Amino acid sequence: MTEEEQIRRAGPLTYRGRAIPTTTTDQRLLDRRGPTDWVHTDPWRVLRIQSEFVEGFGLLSELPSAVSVFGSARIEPGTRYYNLGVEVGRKLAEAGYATITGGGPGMMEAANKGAQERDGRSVGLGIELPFEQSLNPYVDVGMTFRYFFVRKTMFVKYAQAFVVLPGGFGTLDELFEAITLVQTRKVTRFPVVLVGSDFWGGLRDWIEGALLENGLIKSEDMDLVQQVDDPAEVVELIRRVHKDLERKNGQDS
Ligand SMILES: C/C(=C\CNc1ncnc2c1ncn2[C@@H]1O[C@H](COP(=O)(O)O)[C@@H](O)[C@H]1O)CO
Repeated sequence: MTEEEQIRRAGPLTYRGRAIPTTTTDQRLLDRRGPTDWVHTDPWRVLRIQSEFVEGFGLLSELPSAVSVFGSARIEPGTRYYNLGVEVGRKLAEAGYATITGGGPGMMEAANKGAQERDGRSVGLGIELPFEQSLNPYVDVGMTFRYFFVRKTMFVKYAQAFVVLPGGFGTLDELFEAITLVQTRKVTRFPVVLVGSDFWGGLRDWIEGALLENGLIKSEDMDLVQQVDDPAEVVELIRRVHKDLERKNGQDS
């Protein structure tokens, strides 16, 4: 066979004669390191972001009905609020819901603990932080994310409701993002339940006094968030809101 008659196929590619590369694709992949700056560029980050979505969807897509539970990373075990978080996790598990938390310490740990104690699915979606931190020991199914926004997508996509326990800036961020998504109709309405009126009452009053009174929100926006004290009420409320929404959607269609 002459050189011109020779053919090499490489995956979907065909080379003939002098165009045939002198090395194989595998050789070029495995032999060379080359410059490394591209790992710090946005196109490469896009692939990493994509892989987080793929892993997250893969991990969570077959999860049963779930509730995302948010709350402080700083509450210590044995405190009143920690015990409240444990009880919420228990009640969700008893009602058949998986509990999804941020996988960290404090209220996240409490809710995962309660879920695990009642044989519920206990899920932790951790976040890479500047300091070393592993998922809390009560997480049965977990993933640690590099990107906050990818992780937030998972909290919303795989939960039928948000439960918000006492917390700081992180918790407020998660609460207000949820309300904004519903208010702007970027997601189908879902229940958002604040637990602990001693903690949340002041914020509700402020929202009413400052936001509603100044016309910065509409009166119906006040209904986007519900408030309870007893963990047993959390599940009842989630079911009631879902029923109301189903009825309303039925009327609209
Ligand atoms: C500060 C400490 C740990 C931080 N670790 C966290 N791990 C996972 N998720 C976290 C962490 N910190 C914040 N979050 C997310 O925000 C919410 C809690 O924030 P807050 O400011 O404490 O209210 C929580 O729902 C997480 O999703 C101490 O060791």
